[in-house]
Amino acid sequence: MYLHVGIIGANGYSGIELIRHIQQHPNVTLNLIVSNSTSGKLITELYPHLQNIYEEQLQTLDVESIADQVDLLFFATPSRVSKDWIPAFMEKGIKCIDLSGDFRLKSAADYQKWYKAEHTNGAYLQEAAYGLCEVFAEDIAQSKLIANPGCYPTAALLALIPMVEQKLVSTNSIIIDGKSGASGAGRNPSLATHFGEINENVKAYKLGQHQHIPEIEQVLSEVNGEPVQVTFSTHLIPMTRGILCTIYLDLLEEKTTADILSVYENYYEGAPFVRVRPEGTWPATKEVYGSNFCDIGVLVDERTGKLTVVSVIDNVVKGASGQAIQNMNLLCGWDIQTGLNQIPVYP
Ligand SMILES: NC(=O)C1=CN([C@@H]2O[C@H](COP(=O)(O)OP(=O)(O)OC[C@H]3O[C@@H](n4cnc5c(N)ncnc54)[C@H](OP(=O)(O)O)[C@@H]3O)[C@@H](O)[C@H]2O)C=CC1
Ligand SMILES: CC(=O)N[C@@H](CCC(=O)OP(=O)(O)O)C(=O)O
Repeated sequence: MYLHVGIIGANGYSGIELIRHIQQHPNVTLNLIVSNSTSGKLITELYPHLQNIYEEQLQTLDVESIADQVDLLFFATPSRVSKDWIPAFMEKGIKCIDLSGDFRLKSAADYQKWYKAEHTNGAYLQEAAYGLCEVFAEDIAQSKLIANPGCYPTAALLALIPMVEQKLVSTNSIIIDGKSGASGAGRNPSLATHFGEINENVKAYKLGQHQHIPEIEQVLSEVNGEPVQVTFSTHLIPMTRGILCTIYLDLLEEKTTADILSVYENYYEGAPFVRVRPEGTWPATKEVYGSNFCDIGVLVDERTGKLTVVSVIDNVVKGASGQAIQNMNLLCGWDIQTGLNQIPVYP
């Protein structure tokens, strides 16, 4: 199979990362790039690093003209945009992978509560497969609409699911401490990500209100079979890319670090993008920079009985565009590593 694809929101951070990945994918041609405010411009006017590599003009978002040119669309638009466009493309037989939060939650009421907007296409919420590739591969392979997970949920869920699915930890005391670099907030300038605000600073934000709380709880409840709630705190730190989640859990039975590591190793056997660290070592964001890896380290503190799990991803790769490519690979029956073999950039 060979695909012709397009990117809506191509001039944002995850859009530009999609271009980088699609250019390295042997089975895909990027036929079309779309922007809201910069249509008509060449992508190289906005991103000179693409000179001689990909120099196309940004188009406007028009269903009729786009549908004829592509088999699959990536939506790399802010939340509250794709919900109004994806149904029209799907009716024309175009498969869609949405990087935003618009199709991740199953309940329109939850969407309204956490995203502060009405979901006028609620029926599609049921149709969408949740694109956490290592866990829901079968659903993804059969779906025409994939809701790519949020960046924090990718890091948190890959770290939590082996424990929560196998009921090894208490599900009413889960604490996730997440830290993100500024690219997680997108390319649009804002006071929160202004150099003077972010440099030499670390700050908590959206405590108790983050839109990823219901997404994490929905998936954990599904794999556990009982409702699960989490305490989830987000922090902005002075770096460009990367997310690190430190997760605190109460074990239901006495276990050693070696016991827990073997659970993770078994769960992720055959999952090339999840690397479980040897005992006594914990991952750092730089070790996955520019790559589709999620690295996980664990510690059972025999003194307190607490389990700490640390996970890291590159937010724009495994947390967004890389995982979107992995989802496309699953959807098309290709090897999931196709186009995703980048070694992390170090230092
Ligand atoms: N950055 C990250 O690490 C991650 C991002 N995501 C999600 O991916 C999506 C994109 O994020 P990111 O790349 O960071 O965002 P950016 O702000 O960098 O880019 C957003 C893009 O969407 C376009 N756009 C905005 N409004 C519209 C509209 N009404 N119609 C069509 N296009 C529109 C913008 O075009 P223009 O500039 O021309 O207006 C721009 O190309 C978001 O939903 C985000 O939450 C998910 C995981 C991680
Ligand atoms: C640093 C920073 O601001 N990060 C963003 C991540 C948003 C994102 O990418 O996720 P959605 O697709 O679910 O909106 C935030 O915390 O809201």
